Amino acid sequence: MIPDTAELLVQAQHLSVERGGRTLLDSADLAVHAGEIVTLIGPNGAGKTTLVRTILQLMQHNRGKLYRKPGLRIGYMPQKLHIDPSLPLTVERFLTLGGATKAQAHKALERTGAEHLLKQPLQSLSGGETQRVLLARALLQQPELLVLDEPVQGVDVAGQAALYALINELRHELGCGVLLISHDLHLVMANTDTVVCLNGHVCCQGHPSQVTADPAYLELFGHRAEAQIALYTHHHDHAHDQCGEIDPEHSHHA
Ligand SMILES: Nc1ncnc2c1ncn2[C@@H]1O[C@H](COP(=O)(O)OP(=O)(O)OP(=O)(O)O)[C@@H](O)[C@H]1O
Repeated sequence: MIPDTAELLVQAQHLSVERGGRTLLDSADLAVHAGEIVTLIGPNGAGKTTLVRTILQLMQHNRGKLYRKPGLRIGYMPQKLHIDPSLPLTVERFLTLGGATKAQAHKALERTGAEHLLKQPLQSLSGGETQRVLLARALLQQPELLVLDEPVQGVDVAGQAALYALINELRHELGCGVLLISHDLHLVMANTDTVVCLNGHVCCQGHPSQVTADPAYLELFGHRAEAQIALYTHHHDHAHDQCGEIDPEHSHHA
């Protein structure tokens, strides 16, 4: 549980993004507090990356409000790394490109369990190794907010669980907020405080146990969602409305 006193790091209110006459994001609301993990889920093309890039101010929104804590330090792990394969680049060189010292690079790699990769060419890394190097690069920012776009892509199943466990540890250790995009509902849910289910607009948001019981979530994720419900089955003494808020009209007490 995130205490009510946790500092607000970023907040989107009714954020809309339009490009070429298309609405990519329709009045989205989202907030991330210090120490909180917020996970964005949604089908391909739902606007997840658009929302993240808008929060990072890499994209301009057309309507709505965006609050960022003044001077907020963000560590961003992008979905893809575009590096010229012909460019000889070791992991150490890659991590020091932004001005970090070798000692800082080494320490960050150590924290993500990838110190043995220091002298390796970047291009030779496996999917899981690349993700750990990218996470180390995000840590070099001494982030108050970690933004991770599909952090476990290209990682095998055992590696995915380990990477999510590491992210969870880091948020406790650094006290940072985490905003992550994921398709791995099963793995993410256990370590997430708030799930935001996006499909152009925010369909529902709340604690994983609320969201997995929400009709909008079930509609989007169909049978995959049912497995989640099995995981998060719990007894309600209250009902939720479409947004995952408790609906006093339809609540009852056992
Ligand atoms: N700069 C842009 N100009 C026009 N359309 C864009 C732009 N950026 C994204 N889009 C479109 O907006 C939609 C949402 O894209 P976005 O990358 O945010 O989705 P996503 O939920 O992250 O998808 P995925 O799960 O496939 O990564 C897509 O249809 C995409 O083609």
